[in-house]
Amino acid sequence: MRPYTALTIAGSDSGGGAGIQADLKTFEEWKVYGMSVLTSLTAQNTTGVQDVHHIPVSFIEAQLDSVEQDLPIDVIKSGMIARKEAAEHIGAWIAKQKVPYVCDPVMVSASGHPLMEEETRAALSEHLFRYATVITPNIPEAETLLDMEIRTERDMQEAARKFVEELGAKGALVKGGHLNGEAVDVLYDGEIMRTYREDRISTENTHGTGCTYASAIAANLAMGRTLPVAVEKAKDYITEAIRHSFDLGSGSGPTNHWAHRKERVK
Ligand SMILES: Nc1ncnc2c1ncn2[C@@H]1O[C@H](COP(=O)(O)OP(=O)(O)O)[C@@H](O)[C@H]1O
Ligand SMILES: Cc1ncc(COP(=O)(O)OP(=O)(O)O)c(N)n1
Repeated sequence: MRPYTALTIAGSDSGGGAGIQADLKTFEEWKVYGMSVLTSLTAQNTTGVQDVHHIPVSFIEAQLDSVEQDLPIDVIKSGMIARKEAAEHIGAWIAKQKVPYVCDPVMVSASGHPLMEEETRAALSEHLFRYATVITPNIPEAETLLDMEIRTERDMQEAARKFVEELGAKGALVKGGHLNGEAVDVLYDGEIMRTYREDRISTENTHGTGCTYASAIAANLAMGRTLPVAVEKAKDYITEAIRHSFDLGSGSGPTNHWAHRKERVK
């Protein structure tokens, strides 16, 4: 029997909390076989990003080809794609795959380091969003991409609708982690507006939440779940991962991928 599989196309976080490392840890927890194509390497830890090295586009393509030629892909998830040329080539490759695609438009690390070049932003809609089953912007990303201010749940709904109706994504999950009050996310799938709501957890240790959440959605889509159900399961997973996050390093510590296990590691 073959396992469900997921491919992440993203950057590496040497500190292990975000990027490819968070994605593969998440796939593993959902018992989905993970594969990875690296777009950039970051020298990063819980305090911030110290350096970045971009992988040449020809080598990103070589990795995509290696996976495609030999392995089955049930779902694709993308994270950090810094350069416009990389976005163009990755988008053209994703267009051929005909599997669900979760696009996390990573722009800036929580520590404030840019993870995407400015000219890439405009290319996202044309080269990536149009193939996405769902895109997962946080509030600052949604504000930048749509050039609008988002302060309320109603603003989040308007943003989600614009991503689908104006920027061509099939679905949009606008994440409310950066607002105050409850941790509310809004999903629009082109038909129904849904809200996912949890109590806000008081912690500084939220490094990698966006990557982990998007990967959990991807893992659930790989298993054949519908988008609303995949988001519901992933929301539960990320909430527990934040509730039991690790106080590691001197900055914002990482989420805890084992938190949902019954035999929780003490
Ligand atoms: N302190 C918190 N307590 C509970 N949930 C949170 C908290 N911070 C973020 N979340 C949730 O984590 C997920 C990631 O959200 P967000 O922080 O907005 O994205 P990103 O990590 O991409 O900046 C969302 O479901 C959000 O509601
Ligand atoms: C290599 C790499 N990719 C993505 C991120 C951003 O991670 P995210 O989970 O969206 O948020 P923060 O951890 O930055 O809060 C990253 N830092 N590095």
